[in-house]
Amino acid sequence: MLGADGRMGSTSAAAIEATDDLEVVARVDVGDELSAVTGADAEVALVFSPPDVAPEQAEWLIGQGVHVVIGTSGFGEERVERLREVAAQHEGVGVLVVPNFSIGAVLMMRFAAVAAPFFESVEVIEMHHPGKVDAPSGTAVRTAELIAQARAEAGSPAIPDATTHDPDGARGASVDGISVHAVRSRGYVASQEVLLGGEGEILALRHDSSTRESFMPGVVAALRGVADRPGVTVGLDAVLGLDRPPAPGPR
Ligand SMILES: NC(=O)C1=CN([C@@H]2O[C@H](COP(=O)(O)OP(=O)(O)OC[C@H]3O[C@@H](n4cnc5c(N)ncnc54)[C@H](OP(=O)(O)O)[C@@H]3O)[C@@H](O)[C@H]2O)C=CC1
Ligand SMILES: O=C(O)C1=N[C@H](C(=O)O)C[C@H](O)C1
Repeated sequence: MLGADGRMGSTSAAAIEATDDLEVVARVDVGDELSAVTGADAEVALVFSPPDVAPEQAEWLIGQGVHVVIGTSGFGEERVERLREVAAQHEGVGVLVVPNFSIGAVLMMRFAAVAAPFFESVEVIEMHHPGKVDAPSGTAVRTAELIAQARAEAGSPAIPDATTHDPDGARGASVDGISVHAVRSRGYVASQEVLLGGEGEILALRHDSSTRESFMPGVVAALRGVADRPGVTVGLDAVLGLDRPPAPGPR
């Protein structure tokens, strides 16, 4: 466990200890040696250390043959590509990069990508607790990447926007051409809304995590599944079976 004393580290440790098949064998926080992980013969490292240190730590662990589940935000396409290069040199090591462990958030991202080509306009608004150090959130970045990819594959036209004067960045960050807005306020844990606009209609896809327990089923599933997936996998979809066609349901 990296970032063991933090908000996600401590909540995850409790969830892991509550299972019958997983146990925390090493806890690494600021100032601790990473070699505690290999010293304890950990099979999997769960990374919740801050975004400025997590990439280097993850690469070192892959090099040691440890499977890695990365929960830390900020692993965009460039960092993931670097992980792929490192993992390619260490056959059999599984790396899961999970922008959001909550099942609802995973589905919200998927629904947003499905809906995006059907609307002229799409924007992402994320809301988080004021203790979060990075903006926009990793979930928002991943959502924007998936939306942009879906629109590119569908041949969607550019999103209409007449703005020519925005000296203070009020239109938000542009991630792959999708506007992303970040709110930091007491009262939130992690929320996101994807607004999709067409002529005379708005579809709002909203997800709220009100406690960190919402991430725990995903954390446990990722820890159980990572060793079966050599190489780098982004997102929890494959672990949850969302990459398979749906089973027939009630009609
Ligand atoms: N994928 C997901 O579903 C989720 C991802 N996250 C992401 O997880 C990350 C952590 O979030 P959160 O737990 O809220 O953050 P916290 O700040 O609460 O926890 C991070 C912990 O890491 C410690 N730390 C600092 N440097 C190191 C180091 N070199 N090695 C190991 N640990 C170190 C910090 O210590 P100190 O405070 O003393 O610096 C702190 O205890 C963020 O990137 C966040 O976005 C969060 C929630 C869900
Ligand atoms: O810092 C957080 O709290 C969260 N970080 C992740 C992110 O950046 O998307 C996941 C979730 O939104 C909570």
